[in-house]
Amino acid sequence: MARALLEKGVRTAVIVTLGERGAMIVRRKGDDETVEQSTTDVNDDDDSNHETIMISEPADLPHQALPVVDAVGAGDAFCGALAAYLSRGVKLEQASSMACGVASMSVRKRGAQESYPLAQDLPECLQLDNKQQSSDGEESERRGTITFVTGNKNKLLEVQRLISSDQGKSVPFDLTNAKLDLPELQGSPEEIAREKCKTAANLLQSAVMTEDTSLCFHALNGLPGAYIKWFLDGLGHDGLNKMLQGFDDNRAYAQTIIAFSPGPGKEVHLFDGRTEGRIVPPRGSLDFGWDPIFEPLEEECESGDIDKGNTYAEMTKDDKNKISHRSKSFEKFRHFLATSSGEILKGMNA
Ligand SMILES: O=c1nc[nH]c2c1ncn2[C@H]1C[C@H](O)[C@@H](COP(=O)(O)OP(=O)(O)OP(=O)(O)O)O1
Ligand SMILES: [Mg+2]
Repeated sequence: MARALLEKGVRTAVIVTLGERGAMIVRRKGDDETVEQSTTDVNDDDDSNHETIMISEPADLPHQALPVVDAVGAGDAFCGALAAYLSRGVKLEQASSMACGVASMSVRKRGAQESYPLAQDLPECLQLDNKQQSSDGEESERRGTITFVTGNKNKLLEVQRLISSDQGKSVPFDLTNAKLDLPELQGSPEEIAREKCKTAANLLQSAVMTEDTSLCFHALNGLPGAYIKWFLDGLGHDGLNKMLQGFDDNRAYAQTIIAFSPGPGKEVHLFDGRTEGRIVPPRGSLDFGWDPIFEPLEEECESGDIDKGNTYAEMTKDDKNKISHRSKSFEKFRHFLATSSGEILKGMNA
């Protein structure tokens, strides 16, 4: 089961809790951190790709002498404590062992929340000392979190798919999502993207990514552009087609501008991606915006090695991602994160 989850694309490791026997970490070989704990036992001969590490609570946990009275809430105690230790820079094996210790304390009191120890009640072996945090918090080990602020679930789904197909090119950042529909000023797509990103960073007081997508008709000098949302809502697919009647050019390009800011008041970085196509009568699934009326040009399809002549809405999600405006801008953003991660992490913490 743990291995199946790893094969499905879990990034770091799968942890299985085993009640009084502690927990088990399963991960791909080669993804290891230094194992320093006497509480761990690595077994890497179960198959060639994975290793299993058995974790137990710290041997000097004073509560081991007390009777177990109630297991309610132990799993939540483990997960909460694990998240807290990891977020403070403790390595996975040690954080898991300490989380087993917190869960072990919780089963020695009745109830769920009431059974969780307060920070001041933790015995020494479950407390963080400063030495441990600073030695584990070196630049090469650090990760940052970026919040993708969007009110559009389809954008989020496509970006999540791009990230999960990105294995091997991973960057030291995790993406979370906040569903906010932010105000969008009038102006060029770049100005709109920049201002929206600044607003998001100020609102959330954190590192954020936003994205703005435009659909630009060549015959109309780039309009509706950034205002496509309002045109689509007001006119529908047929109305957008009718706008081009009387012109002999039905070409259009889709453009995504990703905007990234490491925090409130910090510089905004822009990454754009474009895909050229034609506006056609609607064909395919009606799931996402103007996908049914946008047919990418033959050259675009050739460059992604996918079938020609389909609208975005007739393609699989993976094929769309091979050539889409969104994937092109995301690729530039990913490259920026990979090449400037040290500087960005410093900026995020400054
Ligand atoms: O790949 C796409 N395929 C088809 N339609 C798309 C695509 N990407 C955005 N769209 C639609 C959504 C909205 O009608 C407009 C862009 O407006 P845009 O402001 O960027 O999106 P939004 O307001 O829905 O979400 P957000 O909260 O991120 O601003 O084009
Ligand atoms: Mg919007």
